[in-house]
Amino acid sequence: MTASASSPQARHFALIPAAGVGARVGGAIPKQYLPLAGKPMLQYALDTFAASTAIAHTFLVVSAGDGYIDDFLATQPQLAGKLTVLRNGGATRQDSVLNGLQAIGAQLGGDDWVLVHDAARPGLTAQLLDRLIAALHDDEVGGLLALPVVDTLKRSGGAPAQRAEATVPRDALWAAQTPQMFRYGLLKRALEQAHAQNRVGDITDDASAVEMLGLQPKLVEGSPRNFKVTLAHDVALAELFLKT
Ligand SMILES: Nc1ccn([C@@H]2O[C@H](COP(=O)(O)OP(=O)(O)OP(=O)(O)O)[C@@H](O)[C@H]2O)c(=O)n1
Ligand SMILES: C[C@](O)(CO)[C@H](O)COP(=O)(O)O
Repeated sequence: MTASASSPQARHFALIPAAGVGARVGGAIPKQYLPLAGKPMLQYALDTFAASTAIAHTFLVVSAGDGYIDDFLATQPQLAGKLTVLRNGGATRQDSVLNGLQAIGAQLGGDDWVLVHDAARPGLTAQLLDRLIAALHDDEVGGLLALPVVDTLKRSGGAPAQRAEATVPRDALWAAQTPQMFRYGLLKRALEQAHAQNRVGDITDDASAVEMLGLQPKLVEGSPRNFKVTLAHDVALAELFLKT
């Protein structure tokens, strides 16, 4: 398929890496299965993508040894036909994303869009999803939801620990969120190249790999409610957002 940047044939697919263990939250089960305001965390993102007419299909990447996914799926009849589960998660988020991309190659064209979204961001709304897709529909590179940094940023030096060495100008800084939306062919190439160059350890999101190709992903304004549940206290905060 050789669609141009604004090709009407290009479809949108969601890819959700959910093969993490949630070590920083520290719960008894992987955080994506924690109940939040009455639903497992993972269900929020899946329902948002399933409800969107812009999304052709969703792929979920879990680890091969995931002991929760089958029970979870049994409670989600609304997702039938809209979701494919890939049981090939990797050691890091980027490994899971690349494993997922490699597994779905037969079903996607190189110009189809892939929206990679953390299972650990249950606050994604239909409005944010639509904003991202609209902002990028004719973009040559792709991009991501992100928020301008508002705090004053301190860089700590070496020893002694927790001493501010300098204040970092925040003017041009954004905090990356997900979804991160790129053409299938470009994103797969970017992650494969990062692996081949042993640079995958340097990247914590999909856009970083695209930046390593010399490209500049577009920053599309996200929302505080789309924050990532990372630490134990984030669980209660997510529940507050999700109840409103
Ligand atoms: N090997 C991994 C690690 C993470 N993820 C996914 O990537 C997203 C963002 O990662 P993060 O918040 O770091 O999740 P965890 O790795 O589970 O958390 P922690 O680092 O605290 O263990 C999550 O949806 C997580 O499930 C993944 O698919 N495969
Ligand atoms: C992809 C991401 O959520 C963007 O903020 C983030 O980089 C994931 O990083 P983490 O190290 O897994 O928290």
